Amino acid sequence: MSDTHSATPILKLEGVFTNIAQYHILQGVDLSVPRGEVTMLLGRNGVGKTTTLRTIIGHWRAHKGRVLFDGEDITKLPTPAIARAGLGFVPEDMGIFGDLTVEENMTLAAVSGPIDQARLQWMFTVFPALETFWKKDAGTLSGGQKQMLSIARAMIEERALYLIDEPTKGLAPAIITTMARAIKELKDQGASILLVEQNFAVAKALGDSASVMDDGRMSWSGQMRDLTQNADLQERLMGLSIEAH
Ligand SMILES: Nc1ncnc2c1ncn2[C@@H]1O[C@H](COP(=O)(O)OP(=O)(O)OP(=O)(O)O)[C@@H](O)[C@H]1O
Repeated sequence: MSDTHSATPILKLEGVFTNIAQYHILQGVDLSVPRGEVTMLLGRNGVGKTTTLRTIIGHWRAHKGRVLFDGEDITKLPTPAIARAGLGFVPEDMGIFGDLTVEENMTLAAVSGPIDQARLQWMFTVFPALETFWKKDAGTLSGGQKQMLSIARAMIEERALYLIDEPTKGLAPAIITTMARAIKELKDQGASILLVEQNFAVAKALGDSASVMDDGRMSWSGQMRDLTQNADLQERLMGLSIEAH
């Protein structure tokens, strides 16, 4: 890998505009996700974080601007092609099948073939509950276990970049710790991660860099530590919506 390659961000958004119905939701989003890092996507409720992730993965279409993955323009690719190119997505609503077992949910998530058993064993060390409830219907799991399954489905095949939308939302502290550890392990394996997270303690623990959105565009980008060390900046950028632990 050349120095030039490693310096290229794994993901770049250039002036992305996305409309939902008649609403102009993204209004010129610029975003750079460095390779091998956890990049936090932060901001108040309703500023466009989920829409940004959904535009990257192709659920919504940018009508202006470009999405570059590993230097390739993926703006107009269909979602399955974007996933095959190396992007994993964990939606906020989890996207699991309640009337299928944990095993069936995982099997369906491994789109390129049978589940890699070594990777599955690793997954069980990260999320032991999945092994315990392997034969149970996903619909009977607790909220935290469902969230673990949702992340495990995205992680079961190796991807260069994972987009993860509010994985700790509504979860108990012990499960939040498990989630944070899983994301850290993904990064340690060399993946890049773009993470939407409202829990500031988690953002602080995991984030290398951060981009803050306001009203459909980026209002600040920089190192996470520069944000954590500056309470005035946090207040100005994110106001009271952030849970400042
Ligand atoms: N399907 C939709 N139809 C109409 N408006 C939508 C739809 N999805 C999102 N929006 C609107 O787009 C704006 C941005 O929503 P988005 O979910 O991207 O924000 P967010 O920053 O992720 O917020 P949150 O933190 O609350 O999840 C909001 O005003 C929202 O109401």
